[in-house]
Amino acid sequence: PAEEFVAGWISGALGLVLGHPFDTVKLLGFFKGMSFPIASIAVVNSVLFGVYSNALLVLTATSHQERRAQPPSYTHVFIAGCTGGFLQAYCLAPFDLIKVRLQNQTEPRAKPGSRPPQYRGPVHCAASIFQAEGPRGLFRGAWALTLRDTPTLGIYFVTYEWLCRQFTLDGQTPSSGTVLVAGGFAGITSWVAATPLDVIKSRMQMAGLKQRAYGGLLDCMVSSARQEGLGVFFRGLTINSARAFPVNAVTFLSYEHLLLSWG
Ligand SMILES: C[N+](C)(C)CCCC[C@H](N)C(=O)O
Repeated sequence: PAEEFVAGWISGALGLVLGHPFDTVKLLGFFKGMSFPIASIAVVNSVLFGVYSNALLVLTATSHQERRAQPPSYTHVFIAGCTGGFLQAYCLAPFDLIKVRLQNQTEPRAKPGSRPPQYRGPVHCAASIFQAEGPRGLFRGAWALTLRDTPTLGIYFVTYEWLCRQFTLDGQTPSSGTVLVAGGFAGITSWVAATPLDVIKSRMQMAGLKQRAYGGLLDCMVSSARQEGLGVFFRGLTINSARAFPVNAVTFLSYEHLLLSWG
């Protein structure tokens, strides 16, 4: 069951190409070059889908191909999704940190005479963080990221499965249209649930650079809410949802098609 890892790899990269413009708008900066995010999301998506599918194999003793005839319970789907989410969060953490640091340093318009950017690119950013803080520095905010992704990726796969089953006759393979819509809404649902912790995660990743340092996740939540009100937890919700639909529609469509074509 290695093909799920490969299919996850390719489908994650395809989804990302669509999401890139949204990601750039999100923080009002230019995130130049797509090779870094593509390479990283491919690895991370491969871990997510590979672990998810293999966790289901362990839980239900059915392979991907057998699951249309013998659909797993939603509890098993949720547990497998959380397991995939938990493990992918650790792979994602350093890449996500670098992405957030690079996006935040980019001014919408460079003013003449302004200081040159601190990080020259993803590799330089990773090296600088490593030099200044050691390997643990690359995992800044990883705990918040894990809390964000573990339950919300359980929700992601449950939503996907549930929607597929609503529009598909028992035992049949869902149509491409169904997969697109189910994938798109799975992305939206999980991003809506993930947005509050996404805000906190990004702040913790920026801490130690230009924003204040926080005493921990709870401190970051409480002080953000005190200073900016509860609305702070919904910052980016619209753009996250707009991005989530195309990205995850394409991710699921290519994932299902790749596995189908490999038999
Ligand atoms: C769990 N969380 C909502 C954060 C992400 C879920 C979808 C993952 C996908 N690679 C994407 O970027 O949309």
